[in-house]
Amino acid sequence: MSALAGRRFLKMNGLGNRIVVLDLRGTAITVSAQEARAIAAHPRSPFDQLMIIHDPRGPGADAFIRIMNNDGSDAGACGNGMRCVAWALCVDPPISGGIDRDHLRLETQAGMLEAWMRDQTRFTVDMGAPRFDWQDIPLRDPFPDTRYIELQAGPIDAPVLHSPSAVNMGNPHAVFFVDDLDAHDLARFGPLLENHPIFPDRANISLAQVLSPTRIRLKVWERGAGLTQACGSAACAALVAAARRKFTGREATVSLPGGDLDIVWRESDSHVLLTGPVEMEWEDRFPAGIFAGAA
Ligand SMILES: N[C@H](CCC[C@H](N)C(=O)O)C(=O)O
Repeated sequence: MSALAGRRFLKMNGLGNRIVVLDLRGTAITVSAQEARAIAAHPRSPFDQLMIIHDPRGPGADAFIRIMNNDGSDAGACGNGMRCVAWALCVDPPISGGIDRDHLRLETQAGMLEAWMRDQTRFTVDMGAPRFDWQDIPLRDPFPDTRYIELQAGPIDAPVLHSPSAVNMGNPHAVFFVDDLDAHDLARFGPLLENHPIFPDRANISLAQVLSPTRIRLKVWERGAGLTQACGSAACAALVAAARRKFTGREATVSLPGGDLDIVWRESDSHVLLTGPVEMEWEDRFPAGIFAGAA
């Protein structure tokens, strides 16, 4: 019997990016890849990312947050999921303990993040500083300037889909800049590029159309989750990549299929701040049956 059977979870979303929040503080329970896939497959708990709240591992943190994709893989960053975790820790009585919070320090495998409540459904997450060295993305081959890496989407799209920018936001991103977002079938070449050998850890694949110096349209094929309605870390990567190519300034609204995120790439410390909404949909408990057969 899985230790997760009967555990309470929250079904949330960040601009339609499907999130399940699970509080495992005070326990030694860990979630296996198979259990994560079983949760994602169940109609009451479908997710793009599972956000697991664990006891803090170091001083000064409110919690350690583990991020899992619905293929069972771990991720180092999830902007939409972090906003949902912040809502749970600030607002959801069983998780917040009824303490009214508006500022959190959250550890992830990629480092310490901070989050602030703007209002009951809107949060800001400091996603930390982007990294650009080819070894930090990571890339298999050395590229001195990761604003342009030699990669094309495939024989059909090659004439316009090539030379993306690579950015690490705690997780790996490749951002292709295009003139017309709707002219490309991301569902077709997204999985090919996600798993391209140039990305030893795979990558999140984005198409970005710059509408103005302060507005970007974005579609994302997420590593370990596929096409999603929104991807917070990709929105951060797209703004940073656009600013590095001088397409935009250091602040923009990023419009995803699920809605808009406000992104600021702060000059003082190079941190990227992501602000957007969260939605709490329902809570439930995991039925024991969904873990039958999951290790
Ligand atoms: N699929 C991503 C993690 C979730 C990113 C996205 N949902 C976000 O809001 O940042 C990865 O494996 O790096």
